[in-house]
Parts: sequence; C-alpha cells; structure tokens
Amino acid sequence: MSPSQVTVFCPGHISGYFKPVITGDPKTSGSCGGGIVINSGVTVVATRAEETTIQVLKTSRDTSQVVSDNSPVIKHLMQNLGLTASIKTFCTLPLSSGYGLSAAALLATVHAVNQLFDLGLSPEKCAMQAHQVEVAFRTGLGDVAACQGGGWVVRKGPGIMAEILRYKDDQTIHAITLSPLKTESVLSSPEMMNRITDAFPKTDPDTLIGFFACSRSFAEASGLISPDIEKVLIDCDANNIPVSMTMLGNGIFALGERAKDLLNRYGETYSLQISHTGPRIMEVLP
Ligand SMILES: Nc1ncnc2c1ncn2[C@@H]1O[C@H](COP(=O)(O)OP(=O)(O)OP(=O)(O)O)[C@@H](O)[C@H]1O
Ligand SMILES: CC(C)(CO)[C@@H](O)C(=O)[O-]
Repeated sequence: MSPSQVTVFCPGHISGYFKPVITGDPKTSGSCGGGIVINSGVTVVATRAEETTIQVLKTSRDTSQVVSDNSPVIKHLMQNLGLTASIKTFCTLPLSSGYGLSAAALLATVHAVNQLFDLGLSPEKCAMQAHQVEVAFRTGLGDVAACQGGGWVVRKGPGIMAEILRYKDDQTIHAITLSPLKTESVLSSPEMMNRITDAFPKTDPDTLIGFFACSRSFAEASGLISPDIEKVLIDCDANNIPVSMTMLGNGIFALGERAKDLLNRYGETYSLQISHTGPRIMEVLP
C-alpha cells in the first residue's frame, strides 16, 4: 500500500569557501569548494493532498511556529515533478544565515515525495532535482551536492556528480548568526562573484584545521567580512580558536569546545556536530 505521509531529515551545510561555476545549465552549474555537513538541518513532512501547500516552521524549545506559508523553491520543485502534496518544513537553525537550509529543505522534500509516490528515483536523481532548482533560484550553488552525504567536504567540481572528498571528524563546531543575509543577493552580483572567484584557495585542505585556514583566507580576500564579524574573528584569533565566516550568512563558525563561551558573548550559540550521513527517511505512515 502507498504511504499517506513520509518524514525525511536532511542535514544542513556550512560553506567555508567556494568558487561559482555557471555554465548556463543548472545541472552542470554549481560551485567547487569546502564546507561542513552539520547534524542540524531540515525535517520535511510530506502528506498526500489534492493541492500543494507549503509551511515553513521554526522550532525552538519543542514548539514550532510557522514563519512562512510559501517557499518559492519548493513550489517550483513540486511543479517540476508534476506532483501535489502538503509540505511542512521544520528547522531549528535560523533561516538565511549560511546553514544551507534551502538546499536541505529541497533535498528532504524530493526524498519524501519520492517515497510518498513511489517514484523510484535514485539518490543521485533526487539530488539532481533539488540542485537544479537551488541553482536556478540562486539560493545556493554547492549545498545540495554537499548534503548528499556526511562529513566535512571538499567539492572538486560543480554539480552533484562531481568528485566530493568526505572526511569524518567528531569535534564540535560552534556557530552564531549576527543578522540574516539573503544568499541570492550576493550570488546575483557580478562584482561580488568576481571577487569571490579570485579569493578561492590555491590548494585543497586535508585536515579540519587546514579547512578552517582555507576558509579564513577566503573570507578575508572575498571582501564579505563586515566590521561586526571582524570583531568576533579577532577575538577568536586572540584565543587561538580556528574560526571563519559562514558563507553566505552574516555569521561565524568556530572549532572546538572553547569556542562556545567566547561566541556566547556575541549571540545565541549553536553547538553542531559533523553529520555522518546525508538525507534519512525518519517515518513512513501507511
Ligand atoms: N527551511 C526552509 N524550508 C523551506 N524553504 C526554505 C527553507 N529555508 C530556505 N528556504 C527557501 O529558500 C529561499 C532562499 O532562502 P535563503 O537564501 O535565506 O536560504 P538559506 O538556505 O536559509 O540560506 P543559506 O543558503 O545562506 O543557508 C527562501 O526564500 C525560501 O523559499
Ligand atoms: C553559494 C553558497 C556559499 C551558498 O550557501 C554555497 O551554496 C556554496 O558553497 O556553493
């Protein structure tokens, strides 16, 4: 019997450095770069319905509040797939803050409706559907590719079929957000894209500390660091805490337990683990 409701979780992604690769075709466009797939992301509950309805919910202290009753990217995805369903997305991290939540919401939705309607799409086909919409709407470039699996990652090429190196690590990452930053506003500026491309590191990291160093050099050269971010970076430097700016959000991510108390002085701090997996089916109701 076909299910009536499917729940899927997809991890989010903090991008540390990236280089846009735009080919004119969303399938082959995307970015190279490095980032961390995190254990907090988006849970999607997809239920059979005659019409598509979307609710974006933010959860804090066990209660969820609707923050929007639309998500243009999910609406577009459902149209591309030719399906209707009720889609509810739940997240605890803040939106528009460089946690790759649009990608997580898209990827979780495709996996949920794939199961709900027994579409038989492979994980790669699911990722391709999500990636195409994400890139076309400029809500992200490399996040869907990263979120297909776990680890801190180095994406060697653009798109979801490119080689992706995934490294396990159990150290805690701490992150704060100072204010929202719409990904699309940066990705749609040719001037910013040129500067970002020039800032891309010459070599790939193979340790987590190396990844933080690449991310930090990139952030400095990209011109994206605001004075309020700079202040926190300098404070972390003074305490020998590896740190950089969340791409693309007006936030900071730092490595290790000592970062927590320091970041707490600047805002609400999220303690994150490096995810071991990509999207996971959590519940299927008959
Ligand atoms: N949790 C979510 N559920 C459904 N749609 C979302 C969610 N997060 C983002 N979106 C969609 O993505 C669009 C772009 O959002 P935004 O650029 O703020 O994405 P983001 O992924 O939160 O940011 P970032 O990529 O910097 O983490 C939003 O207008 C919304 O349509
Ligand atoms: C463009 C981006 C920084 C937005 O989060 C990310 O998608 C990436 O690394 O390509």
